[in-house]
Amino acid sequence: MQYLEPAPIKDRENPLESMMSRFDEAVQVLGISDELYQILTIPARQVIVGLPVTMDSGELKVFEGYRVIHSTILGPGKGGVRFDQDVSLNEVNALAAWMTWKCAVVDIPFGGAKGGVACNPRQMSAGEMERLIRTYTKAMLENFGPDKDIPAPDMGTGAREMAWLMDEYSKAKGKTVHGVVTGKPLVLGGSQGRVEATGRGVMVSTLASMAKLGISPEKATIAVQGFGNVGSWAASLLEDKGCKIVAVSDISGAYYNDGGIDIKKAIEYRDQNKGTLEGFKEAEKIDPDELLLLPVEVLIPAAKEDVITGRNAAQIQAKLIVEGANGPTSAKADVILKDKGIIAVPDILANAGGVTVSYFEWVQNRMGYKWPLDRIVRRCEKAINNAFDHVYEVSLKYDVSLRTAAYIIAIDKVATTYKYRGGY
Ligand SMILES: NC(=O)C1=CN([C@@H]2O[C@H](COP(=O)(O)OP(=O)(O)OC[C@H]3O[C@@H](n4cnc5c(N)ncnc54)[C@H](OP(=O)(O)O)[C@@H]3O)[C@@H](O)[C@H]2O)C=CC1
Ligand SMILES: O=C(O)CCC(=O)C(=O)O
Repeated sequence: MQYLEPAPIKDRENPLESMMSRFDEAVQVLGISDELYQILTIPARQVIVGLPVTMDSGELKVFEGYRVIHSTILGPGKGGVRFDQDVSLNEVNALAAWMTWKCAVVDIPFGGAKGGVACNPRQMSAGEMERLIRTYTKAMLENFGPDKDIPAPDMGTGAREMAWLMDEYSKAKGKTVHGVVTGKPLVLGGSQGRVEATGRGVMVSTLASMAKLGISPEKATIAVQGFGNVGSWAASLLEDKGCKIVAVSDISGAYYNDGGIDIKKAIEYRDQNKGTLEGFKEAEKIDPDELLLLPVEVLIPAAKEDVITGRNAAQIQAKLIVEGANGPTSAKADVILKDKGIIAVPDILANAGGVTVSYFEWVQNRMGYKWPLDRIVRRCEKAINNAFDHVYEVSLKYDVSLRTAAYIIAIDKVATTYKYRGGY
């Protein structure tokens, strides 16, 4: 088998264009007013800030940070904060719009937002990360707020960063404000089940779509790209359901074992090895691009955007792609996958478990009350299953892909809300 060279970052298909072409496709089926089209095409707010941080070396470095609120028609802005070297305004714009569609698909009362800082967390100490997220929070004080815009973790950030963000915001407001951020540690008002929630949603969507294709979990082989929060939890929960995870990857490379990788062991190894799978001996190291092309039942991209593109889509052998990451499949790739009969469960459905439990966290913060884990798990799984069934029905009704169906549902919800709110 011949494998392609990885696409250089500059050649990536543009995530914003990919998002817009899906939006346009759904709008053609649904039809919306020109005024709403314009409102949804231009983000409601785009904030760009310079973030001066003293590094451990004593040198001052200025990072560029962003927060984009795509829409608040459905409610306050909601979405994660990404720390990654490839972060750009273009990327954050696409990610913020995806949040609008995602919240609408799972029917939670939030609009879409996303933030990011162009930095490399792998090369930063805990102290540098803390200074950076605190500086970012200070720069965003007027944007954030439990009724305005509620951040959460994304690539390169987690509960630790959300704790610093909440603390910095609370100090500035002179009181503890739990509801300004979700994905916090439990002791700071975080929710049971949030850490694994996105992976849980991926697991539920994978099982639901496998059932439609007549694939039983015990017969399924799965490859997972990305072994961070989303990828490792999705793999672990699917392993618990009897699936065989044959390949996983992180930035250090891809690891393959056709007899199945013991995911709990891989997680333990990563956690004891400074967060990386480098040197993991229970599987053979393969070319990272090869992971995407393996002959598996299910492929779960759970790292970043545009990894399945016009360059490699024709060689994908999986029957099903379940998008743990946001925007892993480009619009060009969609066309090729459709011709090959490969089903893609779109990001705005498959990875919506995270924002669903973030919503539960925000509700608990407002109530000043804590829900037990079993209640969160039951409600999260129900929300994703209901959303999956709805998307599936709409895809049959209009004879469109699951992705277009999900956009149709989302845009329809925003359009109906807009019709009642009016006033623009
Ligand atoms: N966290 C959440 O709740 C949600 C996240 N998402 C989306 O899921 C995706 C992953 O997020 P999350 O798991 O939180 O992020 P993490 O930072 O926890 O993990 C990212 C993982 O991807 C790996 N990775 C990065 N680049 C590559 C690459 N080029 N090839 C292979 N692996 C790579 C990282 O490797 P390494 O650790 O070695 O750097 C890491 O294992 C993102 O698209 C995010 O937007 C969507 C919904 C919610
Ligand atoms: O939990 C949240 O609020 C948002 C998570 C997120 O950024 C995403 O779903 O892409």
